Amino acid sequence: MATRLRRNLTTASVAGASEAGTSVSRTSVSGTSVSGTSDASGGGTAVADRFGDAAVRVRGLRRAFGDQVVLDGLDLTVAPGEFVALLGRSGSGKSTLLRVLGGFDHEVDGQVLAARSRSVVFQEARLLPWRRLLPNVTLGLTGRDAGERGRAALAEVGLSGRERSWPVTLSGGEAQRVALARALVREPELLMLDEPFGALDALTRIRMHALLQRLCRRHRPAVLFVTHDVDEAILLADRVLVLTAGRFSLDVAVDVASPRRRTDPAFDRLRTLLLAELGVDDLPESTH
Ligand SMILES: Nc1ncnc2c1ncn2[C@@H]1O[C@H](COP(=O)(O)OP(=O)(O)OP(=O)(O)O)[C@@H](O)[C@H]1O
Repeated sequence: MATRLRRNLTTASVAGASEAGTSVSRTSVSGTSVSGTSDASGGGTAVADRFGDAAVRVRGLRRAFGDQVVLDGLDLTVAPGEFVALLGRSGSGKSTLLRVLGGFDHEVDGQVLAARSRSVVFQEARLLPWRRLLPNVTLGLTGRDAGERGRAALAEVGLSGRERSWPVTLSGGEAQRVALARALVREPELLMLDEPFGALDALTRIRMHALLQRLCRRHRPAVLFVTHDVDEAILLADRVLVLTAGRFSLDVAVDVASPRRRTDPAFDRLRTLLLAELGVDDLPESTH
């Protein structure tokens, strides 16, 4: 049975506040690997390095675009190695949150602390078409063993022997495998995935789920996984959050026996709870 957890965390200071230990440190971000860009630093940022025991620690995060408040005093803590799925209606601010945590959006108020090393995987693999697979994976890596690490990462995602292939020769699923290899070769403490399997067919998706689970067991990053697919969230995550009106309206531990099966009554109960929270429980059965 899924346990419903509602956290009552104290909202910390806003950016620029002077209270020791809680204000946002405006350091630059480095170590974020996104679509072949190994360094996301630049300008001031509201993302500071890892704080305490958490891979992510956010308090009172607010992000508005003009009059539209997208994130409205949001709190979030993610433990090292924890796999957290983020659900929310379209436009609820899931990608905005990942952009802030990745260090790509600095126009925020609140306390935002994230692991120093973090990688992001998007729905599109975003490989550099003029580079072969190995240099795509090792882009930005330093050290004499970069090539070796890149080859090992490609082997881990089942693409051994494809090091010299060009991105254009890959299927969608293979390209996402390379994106995962590129993200994990840096051994990030925090791995963020924004609908990474959203463009893949159902069978490829199932294989990617198994691959991601294997990779996470081996590397143990904290994971923030954005998806629209409730079943995917329940299959993969330790915990599922629903973003509604700028905050998490539901924070629920996934207590479904492994291997998780959609036919398990506990799976079904959690699906019902999440669909209700997303406001889609009144749709006909066939649309679920
Ligand atoms: N750079 C921007 N300028 C203006 N508005 C923006 C910008 N980025 C995001 N928004 C708005 O913020 C809201 C949240 O967008 P976001 O992409 O984070 O939602 P989402 O939950 O990821 O949506 P989806 O599930 O459809 O991908 C949307 O209304 C969007 O139009």
